[in-house]
Amino acid sequence: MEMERVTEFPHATMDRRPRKRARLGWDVSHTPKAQIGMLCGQEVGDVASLVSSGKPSYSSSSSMYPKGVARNASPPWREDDKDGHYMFALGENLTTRYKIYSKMGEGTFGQVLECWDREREEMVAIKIVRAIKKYREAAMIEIDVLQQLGRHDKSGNRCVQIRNWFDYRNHICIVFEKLGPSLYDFLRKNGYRPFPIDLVRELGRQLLESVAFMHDLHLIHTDLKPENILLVSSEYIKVPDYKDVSCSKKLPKSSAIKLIDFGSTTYDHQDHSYIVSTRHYRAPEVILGLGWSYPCDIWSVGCILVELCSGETLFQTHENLEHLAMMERVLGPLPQRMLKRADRHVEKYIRRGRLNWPEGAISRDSIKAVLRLPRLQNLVMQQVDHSAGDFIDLLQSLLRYEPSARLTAREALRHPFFTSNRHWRL
Ligand SMILES: Nc1ncnc2c1ncn2[C@@H]1O[C@H](COP(=O)(O)OP(=O)(O)OP(=O)(O)O)[C@@H](O)[C@H]1O
Repeated sequence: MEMERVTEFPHATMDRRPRKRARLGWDVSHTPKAQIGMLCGQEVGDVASLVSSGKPSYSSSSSMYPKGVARNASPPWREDDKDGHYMFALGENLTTRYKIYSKMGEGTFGQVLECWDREREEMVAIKIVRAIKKYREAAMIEIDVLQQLGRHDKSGNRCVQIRNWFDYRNHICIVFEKLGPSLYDFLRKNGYRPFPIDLVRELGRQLLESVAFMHDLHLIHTDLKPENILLVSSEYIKVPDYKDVSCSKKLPKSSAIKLIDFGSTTYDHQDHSYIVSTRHYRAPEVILGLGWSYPCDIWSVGCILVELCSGETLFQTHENLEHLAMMERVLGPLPQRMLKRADRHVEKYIRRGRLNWPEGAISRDSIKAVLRLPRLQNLVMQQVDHSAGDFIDLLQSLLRYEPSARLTAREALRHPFFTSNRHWRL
């Protein structure tokens, strides 16, 4: 098989589809309770101080630096943009230690910049959090979670590693090891071509290992999605695409992945009534307002695995009733027991103990979109030539409606889909 070896995943070739699908719930319905008090003084590396007063905590005047070290000076102070994002230019410094190379990503919380760390002499990814109180507070919770994960993740291969954090011009900055593209970016730049099932198995195994690791620590991620799973390496190879002989497709050279974005991670003893997860990966108990816990992560894993094997988002929707109707189309009817207990905000979606569908649909297009979806078995069979039986069984167990009936991450890792002898090899 002829393979073209390429070293870096091209950041430049962006298409016009959204690069990142925003977690909708965060701005709208819930602000995590800040726990800044417990974090003060817990520093990683050479951290300065945490200032929660809202005042800039880092002096940046270039006149501070003696002659000869001006190249390390910070740029003049600028206003943030209207959303509280830090304004920067490529090639500038971020503190005297880091030099900004490129912008790697953007999310609800802030921007992620690729920077050169002069002290450790390596590239790092720095998340510069928006200078808005609730995001600063959430960032401090993320730092706490990252530090806890780092203490327990001895091999360092489950979750992204935090290297440092500091407060710069009223922006909390979190320094991470630099990783490669997200699984979403990889799929997108590969024309949404599905991954081979043996690679899906390997990615799924690592994903469940990371989730089991978090759950063992009593942490629930709550925002698992392909955007938040990063390949460790940017390297990929090109192989012929047997479905379309005129084209080639990309495959990651290494299947190693890590979880990122612990900005919505919660402890299992916290209040779990608010809306969590990015829409497409949101579990039915979250939509129905029944309260949620570890199983909401497992539901997201089920949706992610389907997406990796088909190349397409399973529940491509922006609306609750349509979302629930899509679930019924793919997975069968929702249990009456769950519908009966639904929160009063979702009562309008339910009539005489069943989903008010298609009567409650907002448009014909919506009804058509639901009808276009295949049953789970058919969806998998269209994509997978071998292992389909085991894969379908695994997915059905991850996507059980009743949260208590869903497999745990550890149970899923013992499923025959993972214990069979097939391995991913390029
Ligand atoms: N360590 C890293 N190495 C490389 N790229 C990264 C790293 N961390 C984050 N990124 C990139 O930056 C993007 C945004 O990061 P992240 O998801 O942590 O931000 P966020 O503001 O919390 O996002 P969200 O809107 O999902 O809450 C990621 O999707 C990824 O593309």
